[in-house]
Amino acid sequence: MDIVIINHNSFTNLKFIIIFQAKMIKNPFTNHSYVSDEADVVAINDNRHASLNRFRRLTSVNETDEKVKRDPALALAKLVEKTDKNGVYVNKGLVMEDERSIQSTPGAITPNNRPPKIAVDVRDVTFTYGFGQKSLLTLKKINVSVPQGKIYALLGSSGCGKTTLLRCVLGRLQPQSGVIRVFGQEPGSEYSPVPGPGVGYMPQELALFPDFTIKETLRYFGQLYRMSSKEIKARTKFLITLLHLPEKNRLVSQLSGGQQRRVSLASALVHRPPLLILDEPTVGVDPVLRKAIWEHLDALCREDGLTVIITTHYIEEARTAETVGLMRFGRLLVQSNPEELLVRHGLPTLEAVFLKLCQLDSAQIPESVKTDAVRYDDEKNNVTIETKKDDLPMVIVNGEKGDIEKNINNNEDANNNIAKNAISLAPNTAGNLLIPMSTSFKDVSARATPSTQSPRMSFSERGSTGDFSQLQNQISVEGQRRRMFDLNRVMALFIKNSIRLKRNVPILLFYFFLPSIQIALFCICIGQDPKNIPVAVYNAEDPPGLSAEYLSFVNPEIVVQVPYNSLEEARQAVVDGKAWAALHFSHNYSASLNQRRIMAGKADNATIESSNIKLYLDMSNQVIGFVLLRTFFLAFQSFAQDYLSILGYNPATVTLPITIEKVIYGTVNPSMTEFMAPGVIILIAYYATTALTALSLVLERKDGLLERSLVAGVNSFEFLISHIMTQTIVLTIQEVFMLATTFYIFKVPSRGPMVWVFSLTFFQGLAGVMFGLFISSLCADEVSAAMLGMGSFFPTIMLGGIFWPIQSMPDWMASLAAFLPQTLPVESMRFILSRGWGVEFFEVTLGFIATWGWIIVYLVAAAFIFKKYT
Ligand SMILES: Nc1ncnc2c1ncn2[C@@H]1O[C@H](COP(=O)(O)OP(=O)(O)OP(=O)(O)O)[C@@H](O)[C@H]1O
Repeated sequence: MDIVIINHNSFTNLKFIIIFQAKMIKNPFTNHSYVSDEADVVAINDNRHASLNRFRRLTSVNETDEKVKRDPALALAKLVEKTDKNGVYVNKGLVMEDERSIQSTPGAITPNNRPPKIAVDVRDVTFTYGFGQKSLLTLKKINVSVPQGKIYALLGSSGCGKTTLLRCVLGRLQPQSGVIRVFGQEPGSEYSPVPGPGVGYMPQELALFPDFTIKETLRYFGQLYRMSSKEIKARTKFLITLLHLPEKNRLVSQLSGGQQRRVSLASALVHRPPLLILDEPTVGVDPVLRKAIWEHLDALCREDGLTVIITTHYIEEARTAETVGLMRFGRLLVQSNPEELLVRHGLPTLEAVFLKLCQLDSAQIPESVKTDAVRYDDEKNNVTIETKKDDLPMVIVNGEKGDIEKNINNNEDANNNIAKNAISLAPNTAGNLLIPMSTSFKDVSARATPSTQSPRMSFSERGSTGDFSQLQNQISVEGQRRRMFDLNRVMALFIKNSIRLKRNVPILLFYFFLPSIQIALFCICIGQDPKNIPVAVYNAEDPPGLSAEYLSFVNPEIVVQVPYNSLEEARQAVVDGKAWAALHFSHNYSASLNQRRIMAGKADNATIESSNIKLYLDMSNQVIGFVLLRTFFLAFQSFAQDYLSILGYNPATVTLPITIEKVIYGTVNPSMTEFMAPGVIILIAYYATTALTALSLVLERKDGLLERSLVAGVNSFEFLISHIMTQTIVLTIQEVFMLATTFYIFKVPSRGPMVWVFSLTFFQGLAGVMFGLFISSLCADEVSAAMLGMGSFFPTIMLGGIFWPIQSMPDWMASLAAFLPQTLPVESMRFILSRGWGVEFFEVTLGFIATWGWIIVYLVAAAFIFKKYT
């Protein structure tokens, strides 16, 4: 257990902290060798005697042992005994004691100057990105206290962890260790207003919908905070005037960069949050506007009690803040009032102070991270800073290089004689730091940069993190408790999604008609017989008799007959790719054919040979090859039947001795379109919605819009529900158009009830929406989402039985394929369309079961991953 004793020095009115380790204490006020930078118990010391007395009073409240009352060491030990591990007893007891007994002491804590409540209290927070070897320790035991109603500016070089810290405060990241309290509650906990109406957040990215107007933007955020339309209107009017925004119906995408940032700020302010977190709000903003923003924040703090945490790269503008905290490499080097920092370090600018502190810190930084030198000259203030890295400076103050230590000491000496025993390192009430002066300059830097420690305030210095119930009542959270599902928020998200869709009419129409266009393309281009296939014909019969008769039966739509003068030429035409086949009739074709008919089984081979039509096929394209074969066979059958009937024979004698009776299902001669249509309908329904859902969500995540909505209190479940709602409407319209195109325009035959066709298609579309949600919860960008979508598309086509029956696959592959989202539904659809079955047939029901199985699997997986990632 460690003890902090705060010593209020009346001479300089500066407040210092001396830190003691309880277990080592013999005489706590005379021996500074007990210094530690850890503290859990707090006592206040105005001067040595007063402090001893107070100690006695404090510890003897219920103390009967006279020995303990007389001996400060025993008293202190008793104090420790009575204190819980957070030092709460002492904190409370001390404040009460102070109020009664130290009012007359200059600089002491009195009811009038009692430390403010701590709105945001960050204690010993450590955060690491990633795991194992790739992990990045980003926050190292950070301690930050933000008093209520004040501005706290968080400064530091790029990548030092500012945004990470803010995201921890917002409850968006969970620290691995340490405690964060915002208005006394852990962010994200059941009763915490953060994330939610307790905070307004302006992220570093713009995080605005470019296709929204200013009015729509503020309405969206207002609705997320459950504000009424009237309130939103009034706030919009007020914020537009306050932040000099353009007319409310202007699109965000048409505003200048500065105007867009002000809209972003307005979005954070719309619900009058008690805490405002601004991540670099002034980047890219002109100096006049920067000043105006700071003045406005200052005014809000004073008038409305707003608490602000702001990060900025413009160090000097942070002078308006009550407290500045300097972060470096994941540690907080110092937090203090800016003016006090300037006085303490005797430097004219905050920038110079921070560069100096960085130099002290850099003594601990390994050479490996240092890069080329740069030079900083502040001629006006006669300060030159040379850096080895942009934030690892050597400072030359007033022309004297390397004179920092002297400068510090002189400054401290001039200010107070206690500085002989202490220089700044541990935080005072405003956050400055003290350690014993006996420590050398090097020791100072060593102490200033403890490997994982940061300046730390005791409870009484931090102020009270106590009762914020009044404030919480002001925040318009119904019932205070965090809700798993809030219909208002879902509706706000749904309206937002709808506006986004509506704003881009061509894209919306494209989405509505995309499946219809695809199915129309399928019906037009796939499954029909090839047409106008050139065939080289060499007819050696002169004059042509039955050969010409036969050729007249060949379907002229399919075959274009091109006459050639020799067999070689005709064959060469095929070899050259000018024809898909060559037909050859012998010079005595008609005579041989008649002879063959008459002789029947007694015809010799020569007769049979010369009565045959010789066909030379190019089978490089099987479909064309088979179509030609079928065409020539059918032509011969028709020709033979015709010829025999002319001769007075029964034409049926030339048909195959198999009679095809009326088919039980389907048609005798079905087209490929009929076979493929069920699969294609299912495939299009599924992937049209997948693409839309996955992309819209991924884009929202990427632009920081999702983060902002989540900070506004939206949870991942509500987010998913709102997208399912929007996509379901789009899906319904898509399905109606697609099925109308399939069955009413292209007349693809359907023998089953349309209700089951529509239901199965709709549910497959829904499964596609869930798959889109699943993809977007997994993928951080459009490229990986597209890759995943494409990656799943091809196995589905190959294994789904869409273009080829699964019965042709090896058994094990067919069993595997049955588990894909489309395989069984495609079969079901085929049964409905070609057999006219309904759900009373188990084979059809199976398709519905598989579809719903996948809907549930994707939804649960998406919700799980989405929650984990968000
Ligand atoms: N999601 C993440 N995964 C892994 N590392 C991250 C992630 N976000 C940030 N980091 C890393 O954590 C460190 C701190 O990042 P952070 O954004 O908090 O810095 P910052 O101080 O806000 O920087 P800047 O001023 O440039 O915005 C950086 O090294 C950064 O690369």
